[in-house]
Amino acid sequence: MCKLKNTAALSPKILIDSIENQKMAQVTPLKAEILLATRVQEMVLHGKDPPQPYKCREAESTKTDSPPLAEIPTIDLSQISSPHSHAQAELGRLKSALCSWGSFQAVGHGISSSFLNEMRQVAREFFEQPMEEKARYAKGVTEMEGYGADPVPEEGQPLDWQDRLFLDVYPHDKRNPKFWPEKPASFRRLLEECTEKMRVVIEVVSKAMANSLNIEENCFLNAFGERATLQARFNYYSRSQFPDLVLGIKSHADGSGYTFILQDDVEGLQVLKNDCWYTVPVNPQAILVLMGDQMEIMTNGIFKSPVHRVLTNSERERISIAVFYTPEPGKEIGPVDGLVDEDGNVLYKKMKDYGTIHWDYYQKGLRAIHLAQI
Ligand SMILES: O=C(O)CCC(=O)C(=O)O
Ligand SMILES: [Fe+2]
Repeated sequence: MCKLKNTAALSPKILIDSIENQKMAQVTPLKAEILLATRVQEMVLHGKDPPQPYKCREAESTKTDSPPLAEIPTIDLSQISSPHSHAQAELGRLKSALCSWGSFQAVGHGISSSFLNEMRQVAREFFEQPMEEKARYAKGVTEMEGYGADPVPEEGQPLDWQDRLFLDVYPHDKRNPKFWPEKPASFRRLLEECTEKMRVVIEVVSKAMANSLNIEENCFLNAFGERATLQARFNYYSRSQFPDLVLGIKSHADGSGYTFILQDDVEGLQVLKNDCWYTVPVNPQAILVLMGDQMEIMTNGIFKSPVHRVLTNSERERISIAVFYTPEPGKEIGPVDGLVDEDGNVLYKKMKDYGTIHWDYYQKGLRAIHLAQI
């Protein structure tokens, strides 16, 4: 069965990456700031091996049989919103998925497969453009929004084998048009449309989750607030000749309320469950819905925010689009009414701007959820 050498990610207080890995990263000859000025895609194009800070895994510990597939349930959202008797059964499956995997594959979400394909295609076309074109949207090393790599992490933390474009997409006044690509020509229109479509899905999913817990249907929508944010992250994972040594994204749980992930047809995303990494199967019609820490807090720990990571491979690059749905800035969140039992058992505190705290910890390779636990 699955033997996981590094179980640190299970404990919120412990470093996600092993001590050995950090030691490796500390002997780096080049600072991360300098390394991050060159994109992973460029390194691959020029046949460069990953510099030390990208090597965050121990080859020996990763040479196992191919990891098992995650049996994450597929939930038909169109069944849930229909008046038929299937709805109750589907709600039961939804609850069970979120209590065990913290995630489900949403189908029947109302977004056509052709639109999902267009989104994947435009993401691919963006990254396949010459570096000069993408550099028009480049971010500074400490900034979040824009094209490039995540902000420089804490000294000694590994770097991700990926390039990404990160954009604030909702509310509209949060948008920063200077980071919105003009090429491919359809990029802005598609992202605009995608945002509107995702907002519809958010309403359906948020209500379904509340109904599955027998609590007031709008309670999550209200808890997130009218100015809850949507941020889109286009991930491009280049091929790697050293898939056993690098990670596309290091182990983490999302700081969002919850996250939508559109995968392409290349596997790579893994979730951690019972000490074991499971590969999330690809399903071109499905949108993967993954709980973030803030839904774990709001459900008083009933829904789980799963630790996940992305592997790379030597044969094909991989693309994904993650859309993070996060409570309105400055809004206090905590376990919602109806999920605190009669004895008043509250496991999580009320918190504001958890996302910011989460990010500070993420940059150190730590989880922040323990700060919300009583
Ligand atoms: O690429 C993926 O499938 C997951 C990406 C992810 O975990 C993230 O962007 O937070
Ligand atoms: Fe994530």
